[in-house]
Parts: sequence; C-alpha cells; structure tokens
Amino acid sequence: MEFTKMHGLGNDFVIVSKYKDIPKDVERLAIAMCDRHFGVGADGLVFILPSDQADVRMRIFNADGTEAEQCGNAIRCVSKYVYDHELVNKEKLSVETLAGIQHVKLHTKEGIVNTVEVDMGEPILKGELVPTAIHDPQVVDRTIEVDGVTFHFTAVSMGNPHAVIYVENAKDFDVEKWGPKIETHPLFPKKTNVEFVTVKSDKELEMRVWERGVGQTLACGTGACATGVASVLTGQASRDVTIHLKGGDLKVFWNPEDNKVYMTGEAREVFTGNWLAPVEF
Ligand SMILES: N[C@H](CCC[C@H](N)C(=O)O)C(=O)O
Repeated sequence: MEFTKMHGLGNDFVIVSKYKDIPKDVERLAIAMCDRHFGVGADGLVFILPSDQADVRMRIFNADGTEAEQCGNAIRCVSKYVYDHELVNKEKLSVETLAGIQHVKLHTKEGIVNTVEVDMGEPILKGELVPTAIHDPQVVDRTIEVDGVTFHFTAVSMGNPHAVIYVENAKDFDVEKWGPKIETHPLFPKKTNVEFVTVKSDKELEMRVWERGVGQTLACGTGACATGVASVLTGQASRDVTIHLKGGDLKVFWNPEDNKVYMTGEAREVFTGNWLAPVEF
C-alpha cells in the first residue's frame, strides 16, 4: 500500500490516497503504521477518499487507532497533497470531515502549495456538546482538580474536544505529566486534547499540547483554534493571533462576522513509501 509522509509544523501523518474506502482493520493498521520503531512513525494515519459533498473526504486515525472528528494540520496536508498531485486543480477547495465541510484556500510558491488557509468552522461551546460533564451554555475559566492540583480550563470543540489551560510558562510546562491525567479525566466523556498556554501579548500566545490518542505533539491545528477562541472568551487576547507551537507558528482568526475560525499555516511533503504488511480493503 503506497503512502506519502507529510507534516504540518511537525505534526506528522501517513497519507493514503489511492483507495475508495478505509481498510477492514483500520485501528490495527493505524497503530502499526504510526509506530515510530516498528512502523513508518507518525501522529496519525489519514485517508483521502471520494466525497459527494466536497472535493475530497478526509478520515483521520490517531496513533492509538481511534478516529478523530477533525484535524487541522492534516487538512492542510491533504489540501496540499491533492493540489500538488493534480487530483484537484483548484486553489480554493473543500474537504469533508466528520466535523463538516471545511473550505480551504491554497497559497502556492513556484507552482506548489506553501501555506494553506482553512475555514475550520464555528467553535462549539455548549458544555454537553464539547463534550464535557458540565452542561452549561459555555465552559469558560472553570476549575479541574488533578492529584490535588487545581487548573483553570476553558472547553472548546472544533469538532473534537479541547481543554485550554493557562500556565505561567508553557515552554517548560510538564506536559508529559499533566497531559494524560487531564486527557482521561471523568469531566471529559470522550476524553480531550489538552492545550497549555501562556499569553505573551494581545496578539501572541505560546502553546504546548497533549493530544487525545497520540500524546505530546509538535503542533495541533484544532488545538490552536480552540486556544484562539478560549483566549477571546477569557478576555486575554484579540481575535487575530499568532500561536507559537514547538513545531512553528499558526495564525488563528476568529471572525466576528461569520463566527468561523480561520487557521493559516504551512504543510510539507517529506517522502513516499510502500507499506509491505498485508492490508485488506
Ligand atoms: N488527536 C486529535 C486529532 C488530531 C488533531 C490535531 N493533530 C490537529 O492538528 O488538529 C483528537 O483525537 O481529537
């Protein structure tokens, strides 16, 4: 099975585009292909599939085999892939995900895609829809206790759940210690992605992330969008921010006119390969 290895700011994916549907045992395949020693190594396995509602359909499976509703960095990779490989010859295209239809604008350099702007849709703020166990209209600046330590969090869904937590210094925060404890906290019925954020200014935020079903990643597109929204809701930053991640910067704009979150950043293709283990479709 042919694949292409891509990343968005170091959040890396195995991209498979030659099939009309996902394989029979996709969970086991995602775990095997994402393994960084016995497999290709990636944060997720992504399938580009036909769509009757958009130019293409994307399904993404985390390194633990679970399917995610949405993935910002993967949408940028998929959009770059279909343009560069001439599957879709448009600089404005649409990608169908479990979270809805995402509209994408491609910015090319010497004929190939360099940066990608994605309309990630409207944030979902109702507690029970994120989902969280707090059934309020919004879950903003609430407390969560873990091992006797209290964190303040804001819950935002971009189709997938995020708990945004503000800390003194995100750059050296112990993400590996606290991330998994919050990811699996009973407050989050479908578990959650966890962002640890330091506000640098009204327009700049530093963010580290522990991803549901993956672990600490170098970047998280939906996490950056959730962080942008939470920072407005908690009155800590403007609607148009640059988010500094371990793997690079993302621009996030929560547009007051259409209530949609726009995310802009790079996407890169690294190598292609052939997965030799048997895969049944
Ligand atoms: N681990 C996430 C999916 C990938 C999201 C992230 N890689 C992004 O760029 O948005 C989840 O289970 O919701």
